[in-house]
Amino acid sequence: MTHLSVNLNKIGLLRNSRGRDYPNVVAMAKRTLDQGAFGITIHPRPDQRHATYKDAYDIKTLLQQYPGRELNIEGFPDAKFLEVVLEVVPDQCTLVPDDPNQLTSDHGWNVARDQDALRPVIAKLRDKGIRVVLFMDPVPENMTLAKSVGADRVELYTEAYANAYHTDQQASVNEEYQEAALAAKSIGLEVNAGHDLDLENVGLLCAPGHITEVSIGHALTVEALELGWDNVVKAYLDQLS
Ligand SMILES: CC(=O)[C@@H](O)[C@H](O)COP(=O)(O)O
Ligand SMILES: NCC(=O)COP(=O)(O)O
Repeated sequence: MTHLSVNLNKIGLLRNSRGRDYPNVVAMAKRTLDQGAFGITIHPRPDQRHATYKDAYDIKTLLQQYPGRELNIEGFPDAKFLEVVLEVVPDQCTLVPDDPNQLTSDHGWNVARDQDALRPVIAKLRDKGIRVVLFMDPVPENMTLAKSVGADRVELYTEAYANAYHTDQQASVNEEYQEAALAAKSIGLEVNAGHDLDLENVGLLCAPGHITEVSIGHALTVEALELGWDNVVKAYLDQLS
């Protein structure tokens, strides 16, 4: 079974759009956990356009009521991000090589180029007991480098998988992701996955059983507009069971 971590960035975006605490991110996190989700993910970007650094502290406090469930904080390891993560101490931190001005995450790490910067950051996070994940393109040959800089897991960047899903490349692209996952697992890395996953495409990716956790936010939020939040969370859990 693959764990579901629900990304609440878009709840934060809706909240920030009116300058009031409505919808309340913590209340939505509670609702999500009460439906059985394994965890909550947020990606506080430097401009805090959606998830804020305060959300990280608040959700960590909430999770104390949910033993066994997890907080995953995603982001680029700049000084403020690391300060917050090292104070909040989430269960997991997913490092993402995003520029502050990017619309969204759109590539994995170039570990060969960035290894000297990544290694001490990963060590500092792991010293606090935080599981460290590197956001990676699905390239089997790059998994050894992720391991070499100290990562516990990789998160496969799944936009290419999602884009191929309704095309005749679906099977071949899925095979590439499964091969990347197996390459990671073969050297002791667990495998997460995320970005543009949705209720339709998540099942095929996770069916072989190589994916430990998916983090899903954008599509889940859109699907909830039609189906309702509780129903969508339960529908993902059904897909992943
Ligand atoms: C790393 C990744 O693919 C997503 O977790 C990311 O959080 C999406 O960010 P936005 O919600 O800002 O598009
Ligand atoms: N790491 C992926 C994530 O947290 C959510 O990505 P998306 O579902 O919003 O594309």
